[in-house]
Amino acid sequence: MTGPPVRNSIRVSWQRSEASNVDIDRPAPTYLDRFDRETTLTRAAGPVIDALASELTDEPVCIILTDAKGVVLDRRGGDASLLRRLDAVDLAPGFRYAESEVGTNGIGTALEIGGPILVNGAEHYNGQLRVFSCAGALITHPVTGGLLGVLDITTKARNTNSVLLSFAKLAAKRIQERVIEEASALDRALLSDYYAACRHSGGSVIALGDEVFMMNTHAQQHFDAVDQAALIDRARDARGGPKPLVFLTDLPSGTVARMAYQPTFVRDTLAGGVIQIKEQREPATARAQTRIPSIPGTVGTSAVWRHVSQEVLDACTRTDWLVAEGEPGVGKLCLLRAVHDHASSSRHLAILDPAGLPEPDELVAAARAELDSGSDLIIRHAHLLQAEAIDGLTELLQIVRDNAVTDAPWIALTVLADRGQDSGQLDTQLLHFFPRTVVVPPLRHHLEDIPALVRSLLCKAGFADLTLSTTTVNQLMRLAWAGNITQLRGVLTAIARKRRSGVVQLEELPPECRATTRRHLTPLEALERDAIVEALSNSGGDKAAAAGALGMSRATIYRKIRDFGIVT
Ligand SMILES: Nc1ncnc2c1ncn2[C@@H]1O[C@H](COP(=O)(O)OP(=O)(O)OP(=O)(O)O)[C@@H](O)[C@H]1O
Repeated sequence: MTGPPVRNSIRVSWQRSEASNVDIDRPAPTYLDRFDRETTLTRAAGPVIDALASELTDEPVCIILTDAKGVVLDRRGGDASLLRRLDAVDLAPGFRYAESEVGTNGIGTALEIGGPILVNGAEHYNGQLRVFSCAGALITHPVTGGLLGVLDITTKARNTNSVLLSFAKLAAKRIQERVIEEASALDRALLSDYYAACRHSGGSVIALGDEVFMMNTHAQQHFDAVDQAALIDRARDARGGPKPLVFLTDLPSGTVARMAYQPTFVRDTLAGGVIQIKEQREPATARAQTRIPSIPGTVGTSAVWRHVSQEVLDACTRTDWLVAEGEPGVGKLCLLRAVHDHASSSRHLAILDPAGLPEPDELVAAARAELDSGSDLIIRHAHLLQAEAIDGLTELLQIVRDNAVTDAPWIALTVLADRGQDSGQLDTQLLHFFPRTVVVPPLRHHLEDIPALVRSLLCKAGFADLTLSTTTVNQLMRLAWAGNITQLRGVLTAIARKRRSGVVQLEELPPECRATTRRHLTPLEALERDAIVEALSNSGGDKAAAAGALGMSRATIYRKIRDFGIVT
């Protein structure tokens, strides 16, 4: 028995699905627990899909919004039975419905062919999706033409209707109209800040919005293409931050750029940010001083690390009270302590931590006792201070500041860069006593220090006879290190638990270091990645054998190796 002829576009899509090794029985879309929910697209689409959803409540029709990669951002409408079925195939927020992951479908195939498509029941590649019909229409930026996402209307296959596609196209068009209304207000604000910065600085300026990127002629002429790429990379890192920020960047040419980021807001909506770039030039004498490889007790010869060390050293030498801000594990305490030992070794340094002294009275009393006895003081993790402790310390610091004429103590705090919404009292009350803040850079901004850090951390941990092969160190220098130097120390400890001397090879790295994906993995994904790396190690890199050991199809293991960026 032969069925109706298959449309050409569908047949070609099946071939693509097959070439991508899509599982024909069970859709296995990747889940991303972190994706941008506040974008031009979501802001513009919100009211449009709200209005449609209110008309479709309890109807067997669902409206699905995805980003340009097919990751479901929102799902509305639909009756209980349809929603249950969609959940069963993971057609839900956070899952990526790309054609290469789940085969022919209204979302992924529309993205693949670059146009609208209605995929009816049996036209789906994957068996479990054949109960649905999906109409996907692309949403593009009306000005830039860039792809923003897909508006998909899904229903059960038996309810399919060619009107679904017109409906999806109409909704996509309405979203595009709203994009332009919204974008023009945000982009106008960003453009105006960008022009103001260009006029004011007379130097290099970059502006980044959701859809907009601008770099002035000065930057284009002043930096070569490789340095420009590094500047754009760092600018992207800063984009999205709600607060102004100044940071230093090592450029591949050896230049150090000082980047000052200023966010642009339209009411409460962040339109993007403008970054003014200056080459960091220091007088020859200052440069000579910073040529010291690093402050004893810390490791790091990159320009970024030397600069931050120098800033802390300047503050400590002048007894300027200081805040060291940064991500977890970047070495804030290590740097403050080492600089203090280096600059004023005669004074005792007390270190207090609200995590170890949970009672606010206790912490304030301990701080008072230390300062009374003539010690300098670091309060680490100051973002954890409770309201009463902040009040007590405010009072104490006021007294110390008013009374200390000579021999004033040096006081420093360490705080998390991203300390959330609750840090108002800390920022307005306590930080006010600290005239200087230095940002201790994340490890991914000075990866070149990794070889020296590895040697130092291994020696400190008592494993001076253990070294890492060049390939292994190179692999460590390709990772994102969300947990920074603390994470690196943890990795080295894990290695040293298995071998205490000799040369560590790439295969001996823990699974988390064998994958180069920069996206954040869910705990389940991390377990899966580790299991695959383990199975590959056990099978000597034989993917088919590893797939067999894990009870996984070969197609799935290939896809997962690619997706997790596992180095085989
Ligand atoms: N430059 C460095 N050289 C050598 N070791 C370092 C360096 N920076 C950090 N470390 C080591 O890394 C670990 C984390 O450093 P530290 O505790 O100073 O980080 P932190 O930023 O204060 O962390 P958190 O805020 O998470 O408490 C420590 O074991 C420290 O000795």
